[in-house]
Amino acid sequence: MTIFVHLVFPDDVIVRNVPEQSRYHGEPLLLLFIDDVTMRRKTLPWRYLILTIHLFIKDPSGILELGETLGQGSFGQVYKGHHLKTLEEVAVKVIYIQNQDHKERISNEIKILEKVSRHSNIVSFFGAFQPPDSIERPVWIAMEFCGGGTVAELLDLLPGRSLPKTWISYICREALKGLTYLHKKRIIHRNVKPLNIALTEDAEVRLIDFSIAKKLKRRKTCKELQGTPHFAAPEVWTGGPYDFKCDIWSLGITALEMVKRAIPRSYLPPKTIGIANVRNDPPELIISYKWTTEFYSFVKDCLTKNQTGRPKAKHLLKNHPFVNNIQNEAEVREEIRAFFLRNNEAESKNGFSKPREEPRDTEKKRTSSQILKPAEEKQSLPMAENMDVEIASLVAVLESKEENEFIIEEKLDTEDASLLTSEIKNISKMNKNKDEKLAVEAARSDTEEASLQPSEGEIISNNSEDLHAKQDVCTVHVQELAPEIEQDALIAHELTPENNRNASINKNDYELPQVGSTTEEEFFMADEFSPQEKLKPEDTNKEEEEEEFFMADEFSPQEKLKPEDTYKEKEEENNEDTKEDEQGTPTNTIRILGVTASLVFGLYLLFAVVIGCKN
Ligand SMILES: Nc1ncnc2c1ncn2[C@@H]1O[C@H](COP(=O)(O)OP(=O)(O)OP(=O)(O)O)[C@@H](O)[C@H]1O
Repeated sequence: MTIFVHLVFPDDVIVRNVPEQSRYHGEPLLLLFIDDVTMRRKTLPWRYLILTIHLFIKDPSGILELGETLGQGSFGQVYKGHHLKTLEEVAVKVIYIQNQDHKERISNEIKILEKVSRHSNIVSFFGAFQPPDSIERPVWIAMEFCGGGTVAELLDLLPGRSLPKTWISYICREALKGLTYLHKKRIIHRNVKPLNIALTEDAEVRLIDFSIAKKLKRRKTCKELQGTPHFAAPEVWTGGPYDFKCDIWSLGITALEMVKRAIPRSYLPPKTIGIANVRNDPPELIISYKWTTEFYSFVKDCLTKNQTGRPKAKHLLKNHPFVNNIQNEAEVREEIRAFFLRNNEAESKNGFSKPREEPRDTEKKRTSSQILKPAEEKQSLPMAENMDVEIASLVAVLESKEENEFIIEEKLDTEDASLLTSEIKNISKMNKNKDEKLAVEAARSDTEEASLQPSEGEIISNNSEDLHAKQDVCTVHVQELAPEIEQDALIAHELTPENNRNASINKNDYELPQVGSTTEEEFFMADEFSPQEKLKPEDTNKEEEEEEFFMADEFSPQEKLKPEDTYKEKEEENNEDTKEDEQGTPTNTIRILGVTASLVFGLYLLFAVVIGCKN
């Protein structure tokens, strides 16, 4: 651990271009730099530094003030806040630790954020406060505030339409940059989805939420069932081994959601989606439009079922035309920025932006009803008095863009349908039984049991083997029943896209299909990595060197050493060591003899001179 102590006077920390009221005023500060995490971005202003230092050494409640809720996580809430002294806006995740496992998960999140957050496509981390009695008091994680909200929120702001193609390719490309960096550092995000891709007010894209991210050791893979059901890759469902490529699958689903405005196969309940994704063809979009060729191939590549054939983030970034050749990036960013600006103005005019929970609730209802009754929803748009004219006009402009005028259909194949039907039957039976239970109580238990028996042609088990065996008797006419199924499923599960977005995989809830699973050994066999991609021992050494390089960078960007330099330096040091080793004791002995001889000779001369003078 490196500790520097600096005495900083207020004038030192005033940054140019910062409004007067945001400037730091006050007494000199004794700053304590501990493992200088603030140096992660070269452009990082001093005020961030002060904020970070504060967070590291004090209880944040007197340093940061929390405001509106930005979002709800599984174990805590994310608030918009500001640093009391600098007025810097921040996002603060406040989490109450539930148990030891949870504590480790949070520590893992902080550790990973610390390590990767200086990349421009990953949310900046300012610091965390972990009280010693963390069961009683919450952990605070302070991050950069992403004022544009998440991609999920962006979709909700554009009712009835997909995002423009240029926006999608820009967002995908930026997310891929973040993923490439993470993967290079051997970290899997494991929860890529629209809710975890955020935008700053300046339309910069940031990956957020590293709560289930995992750092893989060299040549190690993952087996844990982790993620959001509808976004999890087939290899995650089969219990692995899986690696970084599961993030690419999730990005493919995210890209589809950006076009469809609904999660692919969202009609399938989380319990069933795993089976569907493992057994069926990957979800796809049946659309016919000119720009879709590139998009279609991008999604197809991301959603390659076999992880072996699925491209890595860096390869997509480099080679795929959907993301590697964005011509008018400045324009795209300007469009998004302008959209945020108009939206903020509209929000402040209508006064419905704060607190945020309420509109999000409305959005939730709106989104689910959109799926249930698209026709009615269309009539009720645009959101009556709440919808600002300006947003409405922008939406109109976007809608009128030719490239957005395509028809979207969801393909519901027979197997999906059979899974869904069986699931719905299960649920409705369970619901029926529950009602009966309430009404007639225990005396009716026999009847209930009887009603659970399958009638002819019905499938009641969601066990994958059973389903497979019995799917022939399923008499669902896919196209006819699809909307009905969807509606039933939504009602039965209260399954809204919002729920699917927020859901997380709980291992105990699922029967895992073991179809197509690979052994760890097989995973590393030739197929997994194409010959050029195979991890050579030198590569892994290089990766470790790079990691050392990044660590060094975290301490001081000015003293940045290139990996080759580090390597050279190490080599030189080694060479010197070896030389000494080779020469060993004889060299030292000769040196000592030489010094002794010179001393004796010197003394002799001195003696001779003194004697000479006397005589
Ligand atoms: N830096 C940020 N800026 C703005 N909003 C944010 C930021 N971080 C999080 N949010 C909002 O808070 C929500 C929840 O955050 P996050 O996903 O990090 O919490 P979580 O507890 O890890 O959630 P999960 O249940 O997915 O594990 C996000 O979806 C987003 O709406």
